[in-house]
Amino acid sequence: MFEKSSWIRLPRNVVVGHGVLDEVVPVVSDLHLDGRPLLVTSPTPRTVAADPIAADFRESGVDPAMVTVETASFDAVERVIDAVEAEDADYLIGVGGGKAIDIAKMASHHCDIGFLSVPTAASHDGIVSNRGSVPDGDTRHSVAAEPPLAVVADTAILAEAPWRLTTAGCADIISNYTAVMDWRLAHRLKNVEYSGFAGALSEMTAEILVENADSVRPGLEEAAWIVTKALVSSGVAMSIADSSRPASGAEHLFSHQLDRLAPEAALHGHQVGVGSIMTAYLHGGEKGVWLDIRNALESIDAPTTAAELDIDDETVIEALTTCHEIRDRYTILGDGMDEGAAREVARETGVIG
Ligand SMILES: NC(=O)C1=CN([C@@H]2O[C@H](COP(=O)(O)OP(=O)(O)OC[C@H]3O[C@@H](n4cnc5c(N)ncnc54)[C@H](O)[C@@H]3O)[C@@H](O)[C@H]2O)C=CC1
Ligand SMILES: O=C(CO)COP(=O)(O)O
Ligand SMILES: [Zn+2]
Repeated sequence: MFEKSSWIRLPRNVVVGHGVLDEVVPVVSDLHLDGRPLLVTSPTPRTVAADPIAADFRESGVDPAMVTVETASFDAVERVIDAVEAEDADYLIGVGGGKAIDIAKMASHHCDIGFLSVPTAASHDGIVSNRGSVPDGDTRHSVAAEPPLAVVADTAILAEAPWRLTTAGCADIISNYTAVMDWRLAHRLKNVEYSGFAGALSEMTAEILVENADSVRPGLEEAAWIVTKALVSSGVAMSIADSSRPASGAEHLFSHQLDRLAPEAALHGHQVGVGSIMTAYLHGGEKGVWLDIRNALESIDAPTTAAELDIDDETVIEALTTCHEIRDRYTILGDGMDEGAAREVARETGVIG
């Protein structure tokens, strides 16, 4: 008897384009959301987007509340949950980079209230996903979270953000290639549930981005448009899978370990990009996929070496040999890399000197 069932939860409105920040209030009205919003943001995104959104709400007769967060942590999620209660908020709007949006979506899941996603940087593919990513001691959780009811992505703001944030978003997408390789491997070896639709969407998203790499150039608002579309598409793949598997494999474990060993050294997207070069090599160096990934990263000015990440070679080796312990997710790293083998892959791919 067939007994499978699943919920795929996706945003109802995805509004992307020049100047659409002005449309947050109309989007809220279109969703029939009533009451008081709580804006969850961080310092720069507050000035760039959250303050103007709050002014638009006040003009429409709604008094919004605001909370500023700095890090992706369970403490920050708790602070937002407390603010929902204290401010009597009815729904949340995450305004900022990946961390502010993750915190807002996890708090909204806990409080069982709606959430809107307003990215101010095209730096990560958590804009739409129904997952939150939180470091916790030696480990890193991929937490179930509320997918946004709507996304409002203003390409004028995204194009004005520092260019490195956009190249980080591109690298987060390019890393989908190895994330899907790991997912299929885990399916074949460990019978991990695999979704062909989510896997294909994730890979196709990376392919379309790479095909359009010539238009991903600083100063071009079209670049923000192309990258944001890809980030949304990748997030949809995660929501279809109800897992971050389509977009997070061993390259993400490597990045999460770097976050512990060299905090704040480099952006999430840049770290996963470098990780992806090495894990593609492990998946079958002779086929040269790792070179395609490295060339794709180079073509959009994303880092391809430890030095460009501003992380020393020994930290890269430590991360490679220990990151399989970060979480229970089977990948090409299996039960861990030998140190000599780690040095070889890092040297062969040019990641370390
Ligand atoms: N839940 C999910 O599915 C996913 C979650 N993530 C998570 O997202 C985080 C990475 O996201 P990032 O955006 O790279 O980090 P982030 O949120 O720390 O943002 C990076 C920096 O850019 C600043 N920024 C944002 N917009 C700006 C603007 N317009 N102008 C100037 N500065 C601006 C932020 O204030 C911050 O200082 C990680 O914690 C990662 O685990 C990443 C991918 C998927
Ligand atoms: O960053 C992600 C996808 O790009 C997802 O993060 P996790 O590795 O925490 O699931
Ligand atoms: Zn990522």
